[in-house]
Amino acid sequence: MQKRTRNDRRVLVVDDERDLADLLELTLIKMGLIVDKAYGVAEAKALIAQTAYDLCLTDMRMPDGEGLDVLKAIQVAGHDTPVAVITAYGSTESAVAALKQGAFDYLAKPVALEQLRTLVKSALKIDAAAAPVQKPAAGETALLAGDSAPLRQALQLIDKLARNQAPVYITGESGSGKERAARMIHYGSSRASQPFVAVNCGAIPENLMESEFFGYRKGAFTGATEDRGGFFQAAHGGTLFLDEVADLPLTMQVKLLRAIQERKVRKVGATQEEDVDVRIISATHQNLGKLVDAGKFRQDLFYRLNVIELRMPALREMGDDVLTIARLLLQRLAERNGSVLPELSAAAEVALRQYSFPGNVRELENVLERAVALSDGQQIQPDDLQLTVSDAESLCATSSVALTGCFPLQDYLDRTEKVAILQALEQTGGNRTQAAKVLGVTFRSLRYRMERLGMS
Ligand SMILES: Nc1ncnc2c1ncn2[C@@H]1O[C@H](COP(=O)(O)OP(=O)(O)OP(=O)(O)O)[C@@H](O)[C@H]1O
Repeated sequence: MQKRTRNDRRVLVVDDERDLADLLELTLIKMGLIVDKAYGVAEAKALIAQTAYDLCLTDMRMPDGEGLDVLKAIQVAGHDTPVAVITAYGSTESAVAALKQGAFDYLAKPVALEQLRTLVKSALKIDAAAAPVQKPAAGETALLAGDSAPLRQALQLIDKLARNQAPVYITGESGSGKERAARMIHYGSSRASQPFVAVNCGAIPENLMESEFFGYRKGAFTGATEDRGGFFQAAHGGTLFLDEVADLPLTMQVKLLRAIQERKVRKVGATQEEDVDVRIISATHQNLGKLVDAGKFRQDLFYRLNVIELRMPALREMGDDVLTIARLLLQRLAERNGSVLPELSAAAEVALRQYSFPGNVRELENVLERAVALSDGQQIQPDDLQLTVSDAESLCATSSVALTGCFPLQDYLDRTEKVAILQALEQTGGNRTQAAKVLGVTFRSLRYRMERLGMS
């Protein structure tokens, strides 16, 4: 198979509707691309067997198969081709299914040519070199430190997610690195030269939400003295990170869903809608599934946001990573303060390793900042850390049941988790889907936990 030059990029268009295939071909040729057309899945598969394309645009429903079959054929052939699927108007389910299976992006019919051009440029990174590079602030692209199995698993998924456009839903406790993960996805993606806009949904007053998200026209309300864009316009071409998405009021959830589905927004006071091209990454430390059940979060929006779930592990699940991260943070503190790098005494290391860190890495940052101030400047002792007794420790100390070998804490927590999973599996006759329900976690989460605990 031949390697092509930058000016020699080849796109495969797969559509049984010949008029649409011709229109797509024409648009792509105008963009300087070489186009091959296939009018069905079988024809597409034959072409894929011969050529590694730079991009594939495929219709979802064709008489001899589905767009997902084309996607699969490309994956089986081992090609790295980004695939965008074209879905029927309003058919969110099939778009979501395609994204879950690794499609790069989707276009809804009728295909808006401007949207098509944006997608193609993004997939082929056309203009990326010419675009003014928005330099990330220092530390924004810095890695999440650590080498434990759960963190490595998260990093692998982050790497994968950076290579497509699917909406990502990040879960994890407070301070576990959800925003950091979102930044890594953005700065590793083809959108890296465009803005990353982080919004804390819980911090915006309800009456300002619509104008903050979508902007407003001059005169729309008292004080609107000029036209202004909102978060969507600010993130155009880049990524919009919706932190604490569970805090969005229901009225705003409807508007957000519309904006995501239609890829259009309307400024407050405007009559016209405008196209927006943003990748949505959302996060929350709450259980959104439970909020959906309680009627506090819209099922359809949850479904739209939660295309791929990334779970950030809690620090207490990350074993010795707590020490790696602590050393990194101490180094940063020393650089910031222009002081010598203090080391952790062996006893302080044990104390850090045993503490449960309900506030995760953010809590560790605070603990260390305080410890540096309290220490002699050379070595940090357990007392300098001022760690309070964690729930698990007090359970060990006060339980009437003789809990021998409670520590190390991680082992204790792992054992407890394993017992709960085994009980749920026993109760459901080994049915993992049912067991996940019993445990109140998603099937993915259960599978992940079982893998982490070495339960096959
Ligand atoms: N593995 C890690 N290595 C180094 N720093 C980390 C790691 N995980 C988190 N951090 C740091 O911890 C702090 C908290 O992370 P971040 O803000 O991304 O958490 P969060 O989950 O979004 O928190 P919240 O739920 O409160 O919004 C940040 O300063 C981040 O850089």
